[in-house]
Amino acid sequence: MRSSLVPLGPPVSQDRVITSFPKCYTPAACLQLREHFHGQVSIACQRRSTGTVGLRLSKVVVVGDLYVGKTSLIRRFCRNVFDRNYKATIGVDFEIERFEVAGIPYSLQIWDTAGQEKFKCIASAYYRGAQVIITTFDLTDLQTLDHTRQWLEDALQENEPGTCFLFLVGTKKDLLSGVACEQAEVEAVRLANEMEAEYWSVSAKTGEWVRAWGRLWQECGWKHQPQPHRNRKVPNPVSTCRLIGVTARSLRAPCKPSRTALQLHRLLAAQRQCVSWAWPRPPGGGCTECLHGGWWF
Ligand SMILES: Nc1nc2c(ncn2[C@@H]2O[C@H](COP(=O)(O)OP(=O)(O)OP(=O)(O)O)[C@@H](O)[C@H]2O)c(=O)[nH]1
Repeated sequence: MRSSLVPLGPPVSQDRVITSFPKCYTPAACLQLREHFHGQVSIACQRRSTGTVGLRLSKVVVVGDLYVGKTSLIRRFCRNVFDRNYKATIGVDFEIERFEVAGIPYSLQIWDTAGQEKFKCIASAYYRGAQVIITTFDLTDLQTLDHTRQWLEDALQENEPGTCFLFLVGTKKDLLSGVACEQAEVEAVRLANEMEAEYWSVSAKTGEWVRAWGRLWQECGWKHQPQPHRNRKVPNPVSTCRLIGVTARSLRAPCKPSRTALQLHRLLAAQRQCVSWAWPRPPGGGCTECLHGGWWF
């Protein structure tokens, strides 16, 4: 049978081609000790029998207090830049990154949420449908570590239990001496174990660990594609999304959906495809529920 993978867009850059698992930051708080893909995954990739997985994307949500460095981390990972000037995130922002994992094209939708309390209700509307939740804190300000429990709880509330891969990430590693960093990490690793999250210390300024950490994201995201969806037979999800061309807003979004949006929403729900769409729509489309889309390449 022919593969359902459609080559879309230009090939990904070499540093986005993943052939093996990167190492963890510390075995004391690591959720993935394997060095290779699961045998079944490798075989499925070789045979190109992964269904439409290559056309989908996974959703990563980054949460944490204001000023801890969420935006900086994402910018370093996606664009390899660092800006010392602080510009608060208003509500949410996102990036799309393309990868190739074991020969299969794959995209990550990375949602950067605002840490400021006044934007929390907007940002929380985008927690839904995440495969990876990254809870961040500032290694130089351990009060922000205390707040990570609450951030994680809020993000998990919007997702089905056991469906998200969790990370706890300490930022601004460059600002601490080796000893001070180790001290902060002891507490963070303890908390990561309680949360059942994987721990990483990173610096967006120097780029230290950011790349390895980012590589891990997408593998986890890829492995955590919603299972029912992988197996569900959808006649032509890409063309369906293209045909629509109008965005239905998430029912959980703070703004009221328009009539057209609601009609589309019902139509999609009736077709048992997309139940909830994010607002504002990412440039490539994308459903917060099933992550269907086809425009982002
Ligand atoms: N030295 C150092 N500074 C950093 C690092 N990461 C971020 N910063 C600085 O910390 C400040 C806040 O960074 P942001 O990335 O804007 O923080 P944020 O968490 O996105 O903030 P909100 O959008 O308000 O939630 C900025 O001035 C950054 O330059 C880092 O790794 N090292």
